[in-house]
Amino acid sequence: MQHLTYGIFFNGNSGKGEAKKIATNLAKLLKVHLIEPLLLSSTNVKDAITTIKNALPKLDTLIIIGGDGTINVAITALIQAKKFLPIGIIPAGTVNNFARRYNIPLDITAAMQLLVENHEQRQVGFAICNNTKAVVSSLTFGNLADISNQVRQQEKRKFGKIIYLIKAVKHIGKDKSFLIHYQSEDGTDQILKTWFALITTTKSIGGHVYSTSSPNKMHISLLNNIGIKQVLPYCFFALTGRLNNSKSITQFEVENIKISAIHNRKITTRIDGDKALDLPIEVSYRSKELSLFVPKK
Ligand SMILES: Nc1ncnc2c1ncn2[C@@H]1O[C@H](COP(=O)(O)OP(=O)(O)OP(=O)(O)O)[C@@H](O)[C@H]1O
Repeated sequence: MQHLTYGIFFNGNSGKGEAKKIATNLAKLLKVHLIEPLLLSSTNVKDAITTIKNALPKLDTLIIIGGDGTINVAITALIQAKKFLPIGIIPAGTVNNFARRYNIPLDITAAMQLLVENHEQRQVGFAICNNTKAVVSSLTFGNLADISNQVRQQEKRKFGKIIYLIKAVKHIGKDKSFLIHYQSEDGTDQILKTWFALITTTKSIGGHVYSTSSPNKMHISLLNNIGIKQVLPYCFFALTGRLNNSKSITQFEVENIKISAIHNRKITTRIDGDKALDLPIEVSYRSKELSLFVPKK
C-alpha cells in the first residue's frame, strides 16, 4: 500500500525552537497513522517559499505550524506553484486569526489530533495580491497599518486588541489621509480619502464580525479621516467591528479591486501583519481553490 505524504512547514526562526519541537512530535504522530512526514523549514521567507514549491510534487497535504504570517508564506508558495493541496494548521502564532475563524483547536495537541481523526475538509477563501502574494486574513495600509508595526508581540499578548486603539488615539491629528483610487470590475470606481484601509478575506477578524453579507467577497473598510470627531466611531469600530452608521467610514464588498494612490507618495501595505507590497496593487478573492482540515460538524 502506498503511504500518503504530508509536508510539515514551520518557521525555522520561531521562538526558542518551539515550532521545530511541534513539527517533530507531529511527524511521530503521523507515522503512527502510516502517513509519511516531510519536514520543511528555512530561516528566511524567500527560501521557505522555494523549499515548499520544490516539495509540492511529493506531497498529498501541507501542514502549517504557525500564525497568519506563516500561513501566508505557505499559501504564497501554493499560489506561485499553482498547486493547491489541502492544508492543515497547527496554530502556533500569537493571535491565530485564520485558525480561530475555522474553529481549529488552539491547543497544540488537540490541533495535531484533528489532523489524524474526526476532521473534514472545508473550502476556505483567501485573496491574491498582484498575482503572487497570498492574503490569508487581512491587508491594511494607511496610518494605522504603521501603528500595528509599532505594536510588539509582548504588548499584543498583554493587552490584546485594545493596544491598537491606545496607539491610534495617540496618533490623532498627527497624520493626514491619503487620496486613494478604488476600481473594481463590479463597477466600483471611486477616489476616497483614506486614513486607514482594512481589507479582510471574511466577514470576521479577531472574532469580530465586520460585515454581514456576501460570503464570496472581500470586505473593505475605510476610515476616511481621523480627528477628535472620529474618535467615538473609531472606538466603536475597534471594539465591536461595526461601523455601518458612521459617516467617517466607508465599507464595500468586492471580488477584485485595483487600488492606487493619487499622489506620488509611497504607501506600503501590510499583509497578515507583515510589511508587504507598495501601492498600486490588485487584489482578487478566491473562494474555491483551497481546502482546509477542520473539525467535523
Ligand atoms: N520560514 C520562515 N523564515 C523566516 N520567517 C518566517 C518564516 N515563516 C514565517 N516567517 C515570519 O515569521 C513571523 C511570525 O509568524 P506568525 O504569523 O506565524 O506568528 P505571529 O505573528 O506570532 O502570529 P499571529 O499572526 O497569529 O499573531 C511572520 O513575520 C512571518 O512572515
